[in-house]
Amino acid sequence: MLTVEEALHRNFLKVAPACTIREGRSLVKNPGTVLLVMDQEQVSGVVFPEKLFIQDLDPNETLGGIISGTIALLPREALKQQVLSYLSSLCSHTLIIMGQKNEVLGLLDLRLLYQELLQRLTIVQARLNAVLETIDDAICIINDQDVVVEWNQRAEELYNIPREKIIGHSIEEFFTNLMVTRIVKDYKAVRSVPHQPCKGTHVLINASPIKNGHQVIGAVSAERDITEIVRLNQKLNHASSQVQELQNQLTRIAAGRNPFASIKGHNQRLMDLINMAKKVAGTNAIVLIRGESGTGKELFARAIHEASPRAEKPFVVVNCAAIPATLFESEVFGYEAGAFTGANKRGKTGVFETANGGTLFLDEVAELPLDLQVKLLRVLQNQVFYRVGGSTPVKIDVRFITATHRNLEEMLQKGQFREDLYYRLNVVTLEVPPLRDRREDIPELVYQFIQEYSQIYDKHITKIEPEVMSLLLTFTWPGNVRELKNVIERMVILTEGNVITEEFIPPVLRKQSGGRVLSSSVGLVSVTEQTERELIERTLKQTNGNRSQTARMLGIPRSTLYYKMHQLGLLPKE
Ligand SMILES: Nc1ncnc2c1ncn2[C@@H]1O[C@H](COP(=O)(O)OP(=O)(O)OP(=O)(O)O)[C@@H](O)[C@H]1O
Repeated sequence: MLTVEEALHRNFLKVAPACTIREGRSLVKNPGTVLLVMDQEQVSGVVFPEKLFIQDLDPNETLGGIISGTIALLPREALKQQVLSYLSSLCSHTLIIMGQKNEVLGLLDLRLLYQELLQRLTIVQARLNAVLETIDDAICIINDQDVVVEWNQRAEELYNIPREKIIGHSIEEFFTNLMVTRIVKDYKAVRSVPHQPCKGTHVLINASPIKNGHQVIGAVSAERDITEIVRLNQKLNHASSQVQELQNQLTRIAAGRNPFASIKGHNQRLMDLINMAKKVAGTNAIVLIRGESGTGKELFARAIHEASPRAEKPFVVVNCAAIPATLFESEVFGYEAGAFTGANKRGKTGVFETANGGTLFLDEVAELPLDLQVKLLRVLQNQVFYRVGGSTPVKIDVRFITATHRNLEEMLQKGQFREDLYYRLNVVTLEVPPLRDRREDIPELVYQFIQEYSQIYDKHITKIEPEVMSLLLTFTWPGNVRELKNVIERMVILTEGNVITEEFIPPVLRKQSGGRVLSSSVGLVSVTEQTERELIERTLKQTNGNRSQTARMLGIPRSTLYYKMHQLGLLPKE
């Protein structure tokens, strides 16, 4: 607030009472100068410049006629005080502030004071306007009667209400459900409150009461338009649910695809096996899958499950060799609450129950100890079991697929595998051939794995040097398809260009080949072409040239067979 000192008017000149109007006029060089008439060091009155320049005055007259004598003297202590406290006395006086030695320090005059206050008010208003128009928020200020006193441009834009229309009106004429009016009543500021002042507009509000001392004289609200954010968020939600729907559709489509398509290769034994697996998939028969490690036994088990009516239900894998015998029962059968020391207090669901309704794949089933073999047999026969520590039978509906790389017959003879379980498991047996017995599948598998890993490692590999392919074809593959897959992964990682070259052949393959590499310059595409040609020719031979049957056996539509035969030049010339 303005103090006396700040408002003090110091532009004055002392003149004697004998000073004439002409002399006075010549002394006043600018319109702010006030003449102070002094009679022997006593202030007898003041002359304001506008009075001095009234036209009809006689210039030879003294200042006495236009003097304003209603003055009062104030001690200098008044300087620090608020000027408003002197406002009432100013109505009739010009206050002259006297110094310690009775010298005049300046004067306070109502007229001059109003000018000063007005100027200051204009500056404050200008600053306020600048702030209001600089801020990105919509600002609304109301008084304690809810009448709008400030409304900035952002508010005009946000609500499409011009200032002239709203200022001076009650805000409730324009909005209902208002936050800012509540502030006036509640006296409490709010921060970042989401609000919907009208349909289709979303804002975040900061609002505070305006206080004059303890009295609330209005409220100010700053509203940040978040309509766009809300709209984008709604769009995002919509898009997410669309993505979800598409994902569901994809899953449904994927469910409709051939689950056996992931098993690559066209070796006749493999094809027969796939046909058999397809037939057995629709039943609940126990399947025993035999074959060396890494030949694709789990791949078959999964495909059978996916092609079965249980496809939507869980496919649970238990590696019997990986679970210690002591934990096997609790893992597989689960246990009741408090069944044994150290057990989870709430009990545990075993894999039999987890797989309920679906398929349980017991890998490495021959590794089960004899006592557990008996228990498994019982479950296989009755589909009923008891949890560890439990006395209530638990009924399940599980399809069992088992697998082993062991020679079960030899184990039978040695008494390591129970005969009754052997016959129970041996209902449908699929014998997956090792990779060395189906070398013709190697190019197709190589091509498949290159594609898979190129995608994973973001490479663009399109070729494999024939020397590398010939090594892959001649290697004995003790680890079967898994080993081949690992070798390809390694080569894809190491290859920088788009051709897998000799330098990336793993040492183990080099060793076996004794450094021998074949040479011919064909790319992967031609190797695949050659394999396709051989396959189609061989199958046509088997079916005595029956193309429909050939297409069926190869698992491709007739049109694709024609197309491929045409491309490979296998169609007889017309
Ligand atoms: N015919 C095939 N086509 C494509 N990938 C295959 C094929 N056979 C095996 N694979 C791949 O080789 C790897 C090993 O296969 P899988 O785990 O099914 O073998 P397994 O016989 O069950 O092995 P183990 O006896 O060691 O459990 C997997 O990554 C699998 O996807």
